[in-house]
Amino acid sequence: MHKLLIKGGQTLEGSVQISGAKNSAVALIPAAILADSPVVIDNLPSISDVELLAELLREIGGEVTMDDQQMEIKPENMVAMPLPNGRVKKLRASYYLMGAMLGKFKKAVIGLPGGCNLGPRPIDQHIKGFEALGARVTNEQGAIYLRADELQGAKIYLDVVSVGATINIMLAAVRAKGQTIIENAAKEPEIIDVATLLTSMGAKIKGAGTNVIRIEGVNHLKGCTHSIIPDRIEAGTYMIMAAAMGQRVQIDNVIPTHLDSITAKLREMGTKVEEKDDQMIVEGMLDKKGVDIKTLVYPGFPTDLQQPFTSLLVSAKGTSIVTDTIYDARFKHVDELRRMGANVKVEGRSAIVNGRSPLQGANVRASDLRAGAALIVAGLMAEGITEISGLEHIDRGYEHLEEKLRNLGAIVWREELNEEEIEQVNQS
Ligand SMILES: CC(=O)N[C@H]1[C@@H](OP(=O)(O)OP(=O)(O)OC[C@H]2O[C@@H](n3ccc(=O)[nH]c3=O)[C@H](O)[C@@H]2O)O[C@H](CO)[C@@H](O)[C@@H]1O
Ligand SMILES: C=C(OP(=O)(O)O)C(=O)O
Repeated sequence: MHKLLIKGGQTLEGSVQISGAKNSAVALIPAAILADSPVVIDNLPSISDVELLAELLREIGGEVTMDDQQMEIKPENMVAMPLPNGRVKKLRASYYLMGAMLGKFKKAVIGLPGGCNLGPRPIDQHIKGFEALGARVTNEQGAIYLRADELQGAKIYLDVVSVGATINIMLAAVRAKGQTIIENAAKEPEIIDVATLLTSMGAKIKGAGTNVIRIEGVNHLKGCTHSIIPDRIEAGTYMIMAAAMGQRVQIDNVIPTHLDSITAKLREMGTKVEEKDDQMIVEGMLDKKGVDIKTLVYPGFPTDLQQPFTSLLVSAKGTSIVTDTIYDARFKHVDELRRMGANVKVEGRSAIVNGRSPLQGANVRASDLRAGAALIVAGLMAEGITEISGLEHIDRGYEHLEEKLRNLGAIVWREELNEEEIEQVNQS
């Protein structure tokens, strides 16, 4: 087990290359199950969620090879092996094995997913979708059993706008008979990315990226090559770091329109943000103004950037109110920020940030992936050394983190936890 150490107060300057999107990658890899010949995925981020999914595909008989940023998945020998325990519990996106295996084999047994603990994260809308397509779904001892004689297209209205349910239903519906219509679908760019891969495989999908998706089922899907879109959450995280500590930071390999909500908020704070074709240039400044943030489904402000943005607001003038409308318990970073000297309190679904309290380095723990990002932003701003444990969360979503930060001028390194620290982690 490791911890991340940051010596705060260094200005950031230079450029950083954004990796492929985690939330696309983790859906595209299971989607390859649906093909009957090899799928090649490019621009894949080297993160632990990707490694776990590669292992899960191997468990069901897939041949998976990785070379740098490219993964080749040979699905020919895959079988509907039950996966009730083990790796499926370590990430959220293992739920995509349900849709993909149901589509391909008409049956699946998949343990309930893990992922960031952000309060309740039900999958009732996924199940409602599978049932509408004709599957019988039961929950037995923490695993979801799905079985269908055949899948039949249906009209499905999602009660909650859900990224996972939209993609999962798409994965099953591409192999259903007839037409499926998903209404009140999520519109995130990652959904378009998955629809693009499925279309290259031979699926017939219209409307991905809008709130009504129409899918015409097909009998067979073939292999293809696909390159993943840039990770807008990783890009947004570096934009936030640049706003906090940057002189001039160029963020390469981005789709600027995916970042509109973050750009708008940074500009509202007084930060200079310049957009180029596939680059953002952010110039940090000392005199930042506090702003209010409300997370919403895309194209609104992403909940996945709420936590790091809260850290940035600690350095801004005045009071800022951060409201998370997607998750009611995504504030575990706040206690840790307070340890570092931040004046932040949580009231219901909002964090109230009274800005401009100086931060001091401290020993803090990342309770989830973006809490980790929040603590890194705070560590960069703080005086002295910040030690962050819980790196297993951060490694789920940030490729080559220390290397990228060091290239920008940050002083950051990883150290092994000592026995006493391991004991503390085990007790927490
Ligand atoms: C692997 C992945 O892509 N993870 C992302 C995905 O998670 P995930 O797909 O889990 O998030 P959803 O979009 O499904 O969740 C949105 C909201 O809907 C609720 N809900 C969802 C499904 C359901 O069946 N019932 C239900 O009530 C959730 O509790 C949450 O309050 O989108 C989230 C919202 O942008 C992001 O924070 C995650 O990074
Ligand atoms: C919540 C997140 O991930 P997951 O859904 O995979 O837990 C995230 O990426 O911020």
